[in-house]
Amino acid sequence: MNPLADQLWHRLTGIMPGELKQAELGWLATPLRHQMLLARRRATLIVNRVRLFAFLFALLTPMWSIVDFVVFPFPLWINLALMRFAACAAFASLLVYYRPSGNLFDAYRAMAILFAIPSVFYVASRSLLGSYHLTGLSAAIGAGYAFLPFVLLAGLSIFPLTLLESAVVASPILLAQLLAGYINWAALDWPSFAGAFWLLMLITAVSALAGMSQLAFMIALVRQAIRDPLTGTFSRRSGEELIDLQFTIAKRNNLPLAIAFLDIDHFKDINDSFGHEAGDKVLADVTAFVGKNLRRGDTLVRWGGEEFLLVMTNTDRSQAEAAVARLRAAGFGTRPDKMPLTASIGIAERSVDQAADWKSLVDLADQRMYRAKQGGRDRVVSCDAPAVP
Ligand SMILES: Nc1nc2c(ncn2[C@@H]2O[C@H](COP(=O)(O)OP(=O)(O)OP(=O)(O)O)[C@@H](O)[C@H]2O)c(=O)[nH]1
Repeated sequence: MNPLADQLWHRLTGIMPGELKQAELGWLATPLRHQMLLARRRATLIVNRVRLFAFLFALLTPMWSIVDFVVFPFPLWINLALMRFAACAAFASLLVYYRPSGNLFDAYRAMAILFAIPSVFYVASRSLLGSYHLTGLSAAIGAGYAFLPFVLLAGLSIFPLTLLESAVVASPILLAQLLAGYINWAALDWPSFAGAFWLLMLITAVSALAGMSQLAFMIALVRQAIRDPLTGTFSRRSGEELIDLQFTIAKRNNLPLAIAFLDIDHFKDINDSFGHEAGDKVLADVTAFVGKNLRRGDTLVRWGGEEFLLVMTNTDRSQAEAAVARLRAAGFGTRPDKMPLTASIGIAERSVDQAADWKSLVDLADQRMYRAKQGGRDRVVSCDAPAVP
C-alpha cells in the first residue's frame, strides 16, 4: 500500500480502534477471499437468519388475513387469504428443510427462496388488488401492500453480507420496481414514483451498510476465536476443523494433501536458561519466520506448546519435502543466545500414505517427527526410510 493510503487507513482505524485489519478490508466488498472458517461460520449465520425470518413470516403472514377480512369485500379477502396461506406454507417448508450446513451456496439458495416468496406474493396481490376499485379504509390498507419491496430491502440488514452480495440481492427488486414503472409509464404519477424509488435506494444503501458492519464485527470475532493469541497462527481447535475440511475436499477430488509436523528442538532449554518470556518471543519469531516463507494457501497451526502443523493443500510428498527444505534453508530464527534455532519435522501425505482420515494423517506426521527427534533432531522424516540429516 502506498504511504498516502496507509495514512488514510490509520486515520480510519483510529475512528474505530481494534476492528478490522488492513488485509481484511477487502473482505467487506466481496466474499471471494474469505477464509474457509469465516465462510463456514457466515454460511451458518445466514441460514439461521433465514430460518428466523421464515419463522416470523410463517406466523405473521396468515394473521394479517383478519385485517383483510375486516376491510376488503368478498371474494377479494378470501383470495388474499389463500395466497397468504400458500406463502405461510412456503415459509414453513423453508424452516423445516433448511438447516445450517456450513456451505455458502446452500445459504445463498435459502436466502434466494426467502426473498422469492414475498416477491411472488407481492406481484400476485398487486395484480389482484388492481382489479378492484377500493375506497376509504380498504384503499388505505390496499396501498400498504405496495410497501413490500421496502420491507424486503430493509430486511437485508439482518444478514452479514458483503457489498457485492447486498447489491446482487437488491438489484432484482430495484429492477422490478423500475420495470413496473416503465410498463405503467402512461398512467404513472412520476414525481411520487421517483420519490419512492429514491427511498428504496436509500434503504438499500443503509441495509448494505448494516450488513457490512455486521460482517466486520463477525470478521473480528472469528479472527479472535480461531487464532492463537501468542503467535497469531491458527489455534489447535480451528486447525482441527480446517484440516478436517481440507481432508474431505482432497479425498472427494482425489488430490494430495500434505502435513508437516514441526517441533522446535530443545525448547525447554530456552525456557530454563532465558525465562518463559524469552521462550514466548522465540515462538512468535518462529511463526513470523515460517509465515514469511509460506505459499499462499498453506496454513500454519499451533498444535501444542512448541509444536506446529503446516497444512499444504494440493501438495504431494516431493513438493512437501521441497517446501520444508525451503523453510529449513531460510531458518527458524535464532535462540536468545544467537545460536540458530532448529526443528525436527515429520511429513505425511494423504494419498501416498493412504491415510483413512485426517487424524491418522496427523498421527503419522507426528510419529515421523518423533523419529526425526530420535534420529538426532534438526532433520526431516517424510517416509518410512531412514531420516535425512
Ligand atoms: N515459553 C513458552 N514455553 C512453552 C509454551 N508452551 C509450552 N512450553 C514449554 O515448551 C517446553 C517443551 O519441552 P519438551 O517437550 O521437553 O521439548 P524440548 O525441550 O523442545 O525437547 P525436544 O522436543 O525433545 O527437542 C516445555 O518446557 C513447556 O513448558 C509457551 O507457550 N511458551
